[in-house]
Amino acid sequence: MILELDNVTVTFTAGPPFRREHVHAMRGVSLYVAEGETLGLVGESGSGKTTASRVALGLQRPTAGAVRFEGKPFPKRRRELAGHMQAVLQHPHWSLNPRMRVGASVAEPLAVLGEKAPDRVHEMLERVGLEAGLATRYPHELSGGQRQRVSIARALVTRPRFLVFDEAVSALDVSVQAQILNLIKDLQREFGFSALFISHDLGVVRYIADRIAVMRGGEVVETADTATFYTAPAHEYSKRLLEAL
Ligand SMILES: Nc1ncnc2c1ncn2[C@@H]1O[C@H](COP(=O)(O)OP(=O)(O)OP(=O)(O)O)[C@@H](O)[C@H]1O
Repeated sequence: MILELDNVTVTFTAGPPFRREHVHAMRGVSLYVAEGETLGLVGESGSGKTTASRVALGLQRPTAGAVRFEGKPFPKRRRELAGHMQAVLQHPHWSLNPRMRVGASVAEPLAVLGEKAPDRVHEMLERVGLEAGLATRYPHELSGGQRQRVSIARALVTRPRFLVFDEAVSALDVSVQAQILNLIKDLQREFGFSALFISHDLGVVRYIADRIAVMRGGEVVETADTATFYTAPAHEYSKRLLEAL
């Protein structure tokens, strides 16, 4: 097992003093991502998907419950996870520094590990379908699809075992979405990483995920193989989501 969330609850406290409100972004969520598979996480806005991804990446500590990566509890210092897990987010400008040349952005995760490998950067750019010469460009000089390819190159440069894609194709045109999804599939076959793929778009998730987990109001209401989920969803809420598709 690559990643396991065991009965995870995340509670946020918001509002002014004396009128504090507790928001349960996640309530008793248990999920796993197995070796080499992609788990699709779907649900409406506010259902807790992003909180789940932050917990999976070690960026958000659970209020209760446990998280294990490769069978072991998360290390006390998140730094120790560097290079082993990476994220690709909805907007490339969240993962790419606009003032940094593309090559430097791709090299950064290696630098964090104390490695310098200009060849790896060029090789990675080519692996995601870009010319190595783009390394000297800035993100604003690229198209949306190219920028997302750069984000993927950056995420893969340290050869992580686990990746989170959080609405990674949601901001792209449909034709570009298909190209990026195919790229992710090809790279997964080549590099063998496991993935948590978060999206509100059930069509996209159907194409990429091996299994699906449905979140609603901070809870997972159904987990199923992709084929089963799309042909015979078990939960009423899943049926409604699919009818809307
Ligand atoms: N830092 C925070 N402080 C307070 N409440 C939060 C915080 N982060 C998330 N929440 C609340 O937790 C709930 C789940 O949010 P989350 O962002 O995980 O949902 P989501 O499914 O990813 O939604 P979206 O697709 O809109 O991002 C929401 O009610 C949100 O308002």
